[in-house]
Amino acid sequence: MKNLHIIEHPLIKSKITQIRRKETATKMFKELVSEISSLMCYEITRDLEVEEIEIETPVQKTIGYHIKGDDLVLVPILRAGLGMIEGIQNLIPNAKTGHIGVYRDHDTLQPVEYLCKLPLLMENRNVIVLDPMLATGGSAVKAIDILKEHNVKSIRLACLVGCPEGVEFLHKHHPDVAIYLAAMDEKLNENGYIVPGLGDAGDRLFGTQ
Ligand SMILES: O=P(O)(O)OC[C@H]1O[C@H](OP(=O)(O)OP(=O)(O)O)[C@H](O)[C@@H]1O
Ligand SMILES: O=c1cc[nH]c(=O)[nH]1
Ligand SMILES: [Mg+2]
Repeated sequence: MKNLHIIEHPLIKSKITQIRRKETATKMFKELVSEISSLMCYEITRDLEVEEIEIETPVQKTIGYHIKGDDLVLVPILRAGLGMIEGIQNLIPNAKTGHIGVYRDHDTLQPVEYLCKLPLLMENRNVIVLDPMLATGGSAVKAIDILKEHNVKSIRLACLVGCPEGVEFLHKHHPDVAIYLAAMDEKLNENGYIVPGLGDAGDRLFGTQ
């Protein structure tokens, strides 16, 4: 499917398996989410622009490369997206961070926005939206709607676990947004949870259940 990247790697597969396990507790869950995000970052940033710079090695001058990381804005969808920030920021320390708070209403499954705090200048930025779960896709579509109002240059969406329903909904509303997943699961259940999934990512990250 166009604009869908399922990142296949043995390290990602085994770490996703560990976060799926119901006995994986908060500390380990958090560390694994961060590690998977770092591994995904390699693929998500594959076509990032670099600038040539002249440097000097101990031997001679040469041309090196510099990531224009300050063009990049990471936007975690609160709460659970926060778990993906550290792993990516460790690799791109000069990326900026904006926050969008959206929760999914338990009964209607509709996204509810409660916070939006973005860097002052968003125009022409390349944005990576972070959220471990792409379920109905409602939360991601809402966050991307908000970002598009700011005339950003490009948007990528990185999620750990997705499902066909969420991918389809996202593609329908934002066909220009590339989706990166570490795993594509089977479906949504009657409560809107991804099957087999990993449960409620926010609760598992923050120990709130
Ligand atoms: O694709 P959707 O059907 O919109 O579901 C996915 C959303 O649900 C979860 O957030 P939740 O509403 O549980 O908020 P939380 O992160 O604060 O726990 C998850 O982190 C996504 O943001
Ligand atoms: O399976 C799901 C679906 C939505 N949100 C989650 O955290 N998990
Ligand atoms: Mg939650």
